[in-house]
Amino acid sequence: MTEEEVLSEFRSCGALLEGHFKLSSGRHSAQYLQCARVLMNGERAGNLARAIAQKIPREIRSEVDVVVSPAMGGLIIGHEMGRALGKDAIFLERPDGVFHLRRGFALKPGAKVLMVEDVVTTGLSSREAIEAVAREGGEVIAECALVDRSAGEVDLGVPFFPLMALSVPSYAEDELPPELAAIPVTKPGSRAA
Ligand SMILES: O=P(O)(O)OC[C@H]1O[C@H](OP(=O)(O)OP(=O)(O)O)[C@H](O)[C@@H]1O
Ligand SMILES: O=C(O)c1cc(=O)[nH]c(=O)[nH]1
Ligand SMILES: [Mg+2]
Repeated sequence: MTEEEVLSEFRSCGALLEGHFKLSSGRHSAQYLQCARVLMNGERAGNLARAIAQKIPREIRSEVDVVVSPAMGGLIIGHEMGRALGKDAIFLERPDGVFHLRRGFALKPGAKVLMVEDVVTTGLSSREAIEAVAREGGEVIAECALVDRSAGEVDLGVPFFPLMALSVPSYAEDELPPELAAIPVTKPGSRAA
């Protein structure tokens, strides 16, 4: 799948939002990629996961023991990636603010993990999830995502394979352009404010 084809999937299901958004990192943006809308169709979610899998070099893919994704955004694409690779897919949650495994999920000591995200902006959530996997006894060998909003700038400390890399501007709270500051802000994600 080309990046233009992926973008047109987002456009066709109303997943490219315009407005004023507070992102997970606390930064603000006039654009938001609502991946849940793209992933609400199972066939499309499966196709996207298989396209991401194709981006991961075979030697890394063959090492993966288990897929781990950070809830909420990573859940559906992580599950589909597990199906694409023929591996189990489990997820991290942060009801108390820190990612950990719940629901009886556990990693075998030294398990090689593919981390799967929906969107990476600053990489903060990914780094927190990678640290959580280490605390749980596993090792993240690579990460993949539907979208890299940093256009390749982000450093996760592991090889990173996004399906689409875009440069989408975001701003610190005290550096908002006046036209953005004039629009009421919404916070679509679930990280506690
Ligand atoms: O690279 P970052 O700057 O960390 O931003 C990307 C993260 O933000 C979103 O999650 P969010 O925390 O909004 O919660 P959600 O997944 O529960 O929607 C998205 O799903 C990524 O996890
Ligand atoms: O950085 C984020 O929180 C973020 C940006 C985006 O475009 N989409 C999303 O789900 N999260
Ligand atoms: Mg998330």
